[in-house]
Amino acid sequence: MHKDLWERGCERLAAEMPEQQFNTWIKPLPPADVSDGGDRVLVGLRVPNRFKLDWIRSQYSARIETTLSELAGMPVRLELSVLQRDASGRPATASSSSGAGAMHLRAPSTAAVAAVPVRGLPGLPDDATSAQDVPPESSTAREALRPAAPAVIGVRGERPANPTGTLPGAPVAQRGRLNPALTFDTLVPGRANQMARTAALHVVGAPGQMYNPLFIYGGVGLGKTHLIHAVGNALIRDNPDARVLYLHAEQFISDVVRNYQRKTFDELKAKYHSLDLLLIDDVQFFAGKDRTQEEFFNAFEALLAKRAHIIMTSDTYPKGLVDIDERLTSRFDAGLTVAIEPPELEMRVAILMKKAIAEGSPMPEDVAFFIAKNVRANVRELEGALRKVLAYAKFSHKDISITLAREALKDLLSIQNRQISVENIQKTVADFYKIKVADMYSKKRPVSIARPRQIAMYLAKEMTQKSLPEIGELFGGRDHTTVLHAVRKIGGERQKNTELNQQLHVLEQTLKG
Ligand SMILES: Nc1ncnc2c1ncn2[C@@H]1O[C@H](COP(=O)(O)OP(=O)(O)OP(=O)(O)O)[C@@H](O)[C@H]1O
Repeated sequence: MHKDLWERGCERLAAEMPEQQFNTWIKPLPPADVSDGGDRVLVGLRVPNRFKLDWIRSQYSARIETTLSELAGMPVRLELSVLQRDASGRPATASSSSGAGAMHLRAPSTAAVAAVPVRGLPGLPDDATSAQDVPPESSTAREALRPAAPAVIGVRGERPANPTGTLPGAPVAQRGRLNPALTFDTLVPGRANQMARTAALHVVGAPGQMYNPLFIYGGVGLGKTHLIHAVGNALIRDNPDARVLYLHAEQFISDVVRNYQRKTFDELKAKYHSLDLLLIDDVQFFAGKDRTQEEFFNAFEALLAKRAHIIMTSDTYPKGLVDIDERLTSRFDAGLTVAIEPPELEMRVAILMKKAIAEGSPMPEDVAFFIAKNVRANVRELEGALRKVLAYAKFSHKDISITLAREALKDLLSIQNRQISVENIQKTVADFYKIKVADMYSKKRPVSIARPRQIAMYLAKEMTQKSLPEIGELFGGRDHTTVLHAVRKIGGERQKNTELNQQLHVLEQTLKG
């Protein structure tokens, strides 16, 4: 009677959850097993690996249970387990009720199944093991790609081919174009990068095994490049013979172009297929480049088959990539996909303070808070602001203080303040939540209106110099305590609610223009 419960639940969740979250966490799951549990419905959901299981359990299980219970008209109990795979790497049909204790790590092309415990890594219990995603047989997968049409291959932009200072084309067994400064030690951990960092540490602990490929996505300047360099550096530290290569997607494209012109594809293959770890940045740049995609697919397939690890970064999740062959994007998603989010205030403060110490000029916490509150876009901009403040202090022979930081960042702050008015905030927030601007001043109280209004009040306080009474006045003559309540409520929720944090980030970016 509840046969299509999971399908209906997915439809509802797709409509209610942010698209990105639904597409990343719920959509890829195989259909759930729905059965009658007497006074309740049992819904068994199989999840590809332990990492995803933990995340879905902590973030989404309550929501899924509530949604399904509403649809079923009776209580639903969700049972999560790790998807077992048979010897061919296909999901096994056997019951998965054995749970996490029975997870196995599979060798790539044999029927052998070995349990490999991964110990002492953050984020997972000490006895955790994980199922390995194994690619389908190479020939099948290769056939699935479009035939290799002789394509005109373009190289986009003039992004430095060698951002880390080592010579392009240097033997990869050296430092693999890795920037030694980008390590786990210099990467400040926080909620925003917690999952990605934990997954990356797992790769260092068990390369070629879990979460392969690892796909890390997020906006500009949030630390994706830093994180993958950190993996490469850690791996080389642990195993100096490891063949590790970091490169930006455009460098791969250039390599394909060069080898295409010289007809030296064997060299290309020899270079990439022999690696132990391939770190490739910004794979969205492969868009529309068929030949590059095919070569990358070949390298990808060869590396996974020999249990080398691949870590990719992108500005969006795999299914969100445009003009990249679906067969390739579905392979990108076959290991683990994790997001890096914009850092919250405390993390921005920690980053500033750590980087200031690294520059030999420790920064008082109140100054770090002042800068972090005013520079929110991403870590790269935060670094820019820090550099300005440190340089200003040095040249003016003054101590670092809020007054000095305000002076040093005068231009930046005035641009922000000039652009952002309360009216602008009200309009942007109303557009975003699809309510009328007039509702910002109205006395209406339904939550669909009251909440965007509170969000607009919060942004007005955070992004303009207006006082609480002034803001109250601009929101239909409300009392300043109403504004204060909204500011505290939204500010507090933002710390705990990732979805709200993301929405606020989008609004802030939109308002800053
Ligand atoms: N958590 C962090 N702790 C310390 N530094 C960080 C952190 N996140 C980012 N950074 C620093 O911010 C700068 C930008 O980071 P990075 O280049 O890794 O971003 P990205 O996400 O790869 O951006 P893009 O998509 O533009 O390439 C780098 O200098 C990096 O070291």
